[in-house]
Amino acid sequence: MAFDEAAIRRHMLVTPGAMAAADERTIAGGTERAVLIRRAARAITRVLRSRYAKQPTVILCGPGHNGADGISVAEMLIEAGWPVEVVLLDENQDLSDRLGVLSRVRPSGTFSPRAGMLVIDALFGAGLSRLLEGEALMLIERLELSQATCLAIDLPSGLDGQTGEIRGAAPYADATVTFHRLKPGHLLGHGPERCGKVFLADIGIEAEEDDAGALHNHPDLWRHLLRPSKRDTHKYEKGHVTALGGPGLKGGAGRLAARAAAVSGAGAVTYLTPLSSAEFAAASFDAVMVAPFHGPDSVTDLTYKRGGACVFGPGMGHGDAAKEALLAVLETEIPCVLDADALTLFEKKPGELFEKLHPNCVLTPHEGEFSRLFGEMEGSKLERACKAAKKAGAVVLLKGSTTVIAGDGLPLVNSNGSAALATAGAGDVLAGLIAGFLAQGMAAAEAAAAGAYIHADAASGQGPGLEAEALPPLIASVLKNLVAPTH
Ligand SMILES: NC(=O)C1=CN([C@@H]2O[C@H](COP(=O)(O)OP(=O)(O)OC[C@H]3O[C@@H](n4cnc5c(N)ncnc54)[C@H](O)[C@@H]3O)[C@@H](O)[C@H]2O)[C@@H](O)CC1
Ligand SMILES: [K+]
Repeated sequence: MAFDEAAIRRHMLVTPGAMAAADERTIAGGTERAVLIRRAARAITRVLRSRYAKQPTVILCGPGHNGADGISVAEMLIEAGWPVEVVLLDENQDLSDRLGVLSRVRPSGTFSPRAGMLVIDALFGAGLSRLLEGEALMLIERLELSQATCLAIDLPSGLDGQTGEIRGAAPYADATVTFHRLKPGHLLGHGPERCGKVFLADIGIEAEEDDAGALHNHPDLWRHLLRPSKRDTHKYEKGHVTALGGPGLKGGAGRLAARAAAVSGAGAVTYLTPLSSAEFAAASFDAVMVAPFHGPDSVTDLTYKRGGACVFGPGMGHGDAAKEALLAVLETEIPCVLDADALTLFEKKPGELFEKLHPNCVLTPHEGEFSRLFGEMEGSKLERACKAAKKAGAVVLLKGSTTVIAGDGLPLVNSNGSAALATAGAGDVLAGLIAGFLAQGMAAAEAAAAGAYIHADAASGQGPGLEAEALPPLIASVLKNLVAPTH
């Protein structure tokens, strides 16, 4: 049960270095660079003319091929009668064969972006290799602080295509046109806020699986794993989830996880909770079964009998019995999701947890839980999640508006999150949903990827009033659409 091979090619994220290599491979295969540049320019011009009215337009052109794209766009717009001016970073650039563009070149000092002006940012793309400084910094800072509308070619200049970090300055583009495949920097760090709407243009680069630095999470990758395999089945065959809840007032979190597991497609869910809270829990559930939690045996007996998967953490508390139960279940290697208290329980001794984790575990920390468990790490969110997964020997799903999922295969970046999900209990729902997919037999990275996307899709368009308890029915309807025969 793995990601769909064809979808991997379509949804891979390509680092700037791999993109440069793919360009060169295509050129070596017989497509001239000038042809690629013209295709890129045509794609940019198409987006531009469908998105903006004719208006004063300044094209900032850098010294590399990103700048060459800009010059080619300038030629096309001039031909279409647009009021275009061109600013060259390298003023000695030879434009003797492009007299039409040469006549529009203006000194960089005159660049004064303002509202009502369109600026095409073609200073640097995939080839950005250091901090902006001098004239380049001056141009981009002016653009960053202005009200001009910016269309970026490939990446907003100054945005690192690998990490999404800003190297000195970067404009807030209204839109970005990139080629072949998205780069990690479009989705990570400052990428989403600086790129605006991202358009992807096919310029005839052949995709090779080795080019992938990561995958952009998409249902095409895992939708086939959601379909029930046969009509004649029964509830336990469809997977059982054991959710461990905690005592007293924190019970809501575990109940949310259990409810999410119940709508995941798993056949049955049992919510284990200390006897003092069991009656209340039983009164608040119908389909989810409730059983008393007395200690590790309550969980291991149930998982031995029912198999499936477990979710630990939401509202579980830091009690010794819960910790012992978690460690005992990890010993059995049954698939598990560890969230919230199941992670913070080990922040003083993370090694104790890492020793017991296995590849069927999914850890779902937010940034705070992540740094408490893994310490401060250097690098982009993608790099940090990958390092953490290696350290833990498990799948790590690092939550945020962009979520990263890392295991021992290609990491995934999930970008359909929205502010609506920044609400109490949303993480508990995600943990339960992933456990539900694990119980149905999905591998850990696939379950985490499906969970992250479906959870975010359920919340999209819901606005600031979304409460976590509203998510399970929304998840059920996202799932219904995903498995509909039209796909
Ligand atoms: N390689 C190709 O054949 C194609 C490239 N394309 C375009 O070309 C871009 C990549 O081209 P390049 O690899 O030439 O890279 P760029 O054009 O992004 O930048 C490289 C140039 O900028 C300089 N540079 C890098 N960082 C700098 C900094 N901070 N300050 C000052 N100068 C800096 C480098 O020394 C080099 O001269 C893509 O983003 C895309 O827009 C497309 O036209 C498709 C074809
Ligand atoms: K650019």
